[in-house]
Amino acid sequence: MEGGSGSRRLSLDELIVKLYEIEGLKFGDFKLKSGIQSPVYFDLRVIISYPELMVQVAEFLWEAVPSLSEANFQSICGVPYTALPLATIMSVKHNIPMLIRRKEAKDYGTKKLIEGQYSEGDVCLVVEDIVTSGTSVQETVEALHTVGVTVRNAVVLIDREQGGVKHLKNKGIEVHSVCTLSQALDILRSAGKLGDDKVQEVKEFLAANQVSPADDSNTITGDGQSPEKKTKRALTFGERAQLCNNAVSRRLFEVMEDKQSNLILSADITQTPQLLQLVEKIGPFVCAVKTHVDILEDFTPDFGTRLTELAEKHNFLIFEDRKFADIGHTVSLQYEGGMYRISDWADIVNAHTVPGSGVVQGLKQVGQPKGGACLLIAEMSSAGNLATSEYVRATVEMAEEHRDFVIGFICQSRLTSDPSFLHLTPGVQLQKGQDSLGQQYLTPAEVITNQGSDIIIVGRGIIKADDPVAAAKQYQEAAYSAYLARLS
Ligand SMILES: O=c1ccn([C@@H]2O[C@H](COP(=O)(O)O)[C@@H](O)[C@H]2O)c(=O)[nH]1
Repeated sequence: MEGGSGSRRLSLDELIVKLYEIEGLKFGDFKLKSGIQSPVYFDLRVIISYPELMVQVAEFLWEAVPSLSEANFQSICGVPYTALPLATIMSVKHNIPMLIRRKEAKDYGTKKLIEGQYSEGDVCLVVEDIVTSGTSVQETVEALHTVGVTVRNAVVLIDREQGGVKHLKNKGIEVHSVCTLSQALDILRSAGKLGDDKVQEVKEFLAANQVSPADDSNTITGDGQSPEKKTKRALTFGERAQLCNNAVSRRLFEVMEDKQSNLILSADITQTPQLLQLVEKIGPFVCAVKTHVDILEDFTPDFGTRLTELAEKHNFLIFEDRKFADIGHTVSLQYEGGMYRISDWADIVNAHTVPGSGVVQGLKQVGQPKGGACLLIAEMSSAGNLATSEYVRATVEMAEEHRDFVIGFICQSRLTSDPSFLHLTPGVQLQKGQDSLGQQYLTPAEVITNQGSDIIIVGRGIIKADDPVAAAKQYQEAAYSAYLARLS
């Protein structure tokens, strides 16, 4: 059988040796992006310089799907970028249409995340070079889902055996691999390319470095049991406080634990006396109070001082929901100065990420020296909002880059397994529903237990209740018991 351009079809052993020889598989001492020191490193991007080999790899991938008729797919999509040419070869050779996932949605024209033709309900085969945690495959699957295309199967050249295949299986995706890393090690040892010591070292590394899937890595393993029987449980707010380097997030987690409250009151009231009276009554039941200072009709410069006194009395934080969304220089002026002097009294502010990271840098310049912190608005609760999965992902990356100042997200569900990031969700009432202007409501249990958020933000559900104090207690109890349910 020909492997392409007239070359002989390689056996699997020959293929692995060839990948080793072109330095697609490297052994040594490598520092990974995560900071972990690894004895093995893959760089399969190099295969684009070996077209005949690339054709051979594509054929191995094609044959890794055991029953193509059962897999029943209408299209093929490679995880960008290394697997793109592999998917292209498979598509051309077997006449299956291809889809391309854009890493960033275009900022002009159709803004499509997925290029190519598809119909809702189509099934697509995802192609990847290596699976470690499964996150890259999952990101492509999610992008395809946003346009109604389903994925049931993925083919990968090498399974690093670090948990990704299991993680994807839990998400309903069957991963077919051409070769596991252990098999590749054995092949290279038999071919005299690796010694027993190196093979042993890599195998030990793999066993000790299992990657937890994003959804449940926010957990710790119980002590005193055999590894197989060890139980995993979610971290408590108190435990997460210990993991925070930022003083504001640490304090918020501590307040949540101490007061048994993961409720934020959205004090959307236009008169200062009424606002302060409400906060005086509801302060004992919340971990923070959120303001929109620019809706106050009678604002005076002592507003911040008076609210801060209540915050100290009732042990809550102040979050000004200013939603900064301008260039760095402008937001620094808006945060520090003007009439409201927000940075003098708010512990937390928030920002849209659409301007790029300059917005965070501008806010950080002002807020960090004063002990302030920032949340990034990743998703909104309003119907028809334009936050695509790419936008959300880029927002999470921005938070990670500025984790000394960014402490979490305004979002509708958990976005990262990093336990030090807080997830705050507005659009919460005791009944699911919608207001007349597109605000959408989920229940505390849906938001905290099912979607994995940490804190509910409630405005009218409390303010407009006949008895706001009783309502606040009800929301506090509902949100905290939803959190406890997540722990068990
Ligand atoms: O996506 C978002 C972001 C912010 N909000 C704010 O939360 C409160 C919600 O008030 P309700 O009365 O509970 O609807 C409000 O201040 C919004 O500006 C949001 O709703 N959605």
